[in-house]
Amino acid sequence: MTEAVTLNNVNVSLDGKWILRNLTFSVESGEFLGIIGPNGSGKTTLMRVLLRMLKPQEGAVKIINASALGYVPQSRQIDPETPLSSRNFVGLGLPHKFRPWLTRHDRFVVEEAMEMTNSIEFADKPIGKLSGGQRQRLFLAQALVKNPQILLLDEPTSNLDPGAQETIASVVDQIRRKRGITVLFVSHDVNLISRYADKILYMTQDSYAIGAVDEIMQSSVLSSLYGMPVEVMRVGSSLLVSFANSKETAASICVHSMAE
Ligand SMILES: Nc1ncnc2c1ncn2[C@@H]1O[C@H](COP(=O)(O)OP(=O)(O)OP(=O)(O)O)[C@@H](O)[C@H]1O
Repeated sequence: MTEAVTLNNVNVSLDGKWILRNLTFSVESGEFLGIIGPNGSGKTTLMRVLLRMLKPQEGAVKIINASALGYVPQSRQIDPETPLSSRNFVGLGLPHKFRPWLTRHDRFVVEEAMEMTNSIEFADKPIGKLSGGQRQRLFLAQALVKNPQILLLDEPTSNLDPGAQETIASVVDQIRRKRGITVLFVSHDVNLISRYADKILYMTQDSYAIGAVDEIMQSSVLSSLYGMPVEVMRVGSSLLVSFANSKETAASICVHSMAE
């Protein structure tokens, strides 16, 4: 297997504070890596390092083909009056500047990306009139028209309802299987990500662990990551994470995504 992304002893400090310490891991080509962890643990900082927006003070980052990175941001509001159709919005992702006279190949690439993300049905609708989930599928389609080998997604499902979250994650997974794309997907929802990820990178402020979902989602691993007793339970098909030292008993047992 080829390694698509390799980090070796990466250290990043921002404003005099170490955000990433000795981060070492690799992602194989075609693999789906879920990245989870509490607020402020450095997930977005890691994305910025991979996107070359941030240079680590120490360590090496190797990306199989840095020009073939696709990026999907967090869900955000768009002015409802934005006079841009969904199809033209996706076209903005083409490697050259958007022109009204797209070539036949450009149009094919845009249609294909919209089909892969189930966006054809609203192709002619203005982007301001879409739901959050539909909009995120367009951001995904916009990233796909660049024909990426590696797809970075930074909480693309935040603020979406559970059905829309599942759709995004499952569409991403279908695309990576079809195109052999490597996926690095940041999420707060361990249950969502566990259904699709081959491996999980679990980050906390001070440490991290990487491995298969079942290896990482263990009481012993999370207790050592958080530096306090943490219990991981499986209830049906869901993972529940409980922080034993939590001051609020009522909130101490909850689905991990809600604990953040
Ligand atoms: N430009 C910056 N300058 C200084 N500190 C920063 C900067 N960007 C982020 N930080 C700090 O770095 C830490 C990690 O932030 P980051 O956004 O990477 O975390 P995160 O895991 O993505 O969090 P969240 O889940 O809330 O999005 C935080 O303490 C944050 O305040």
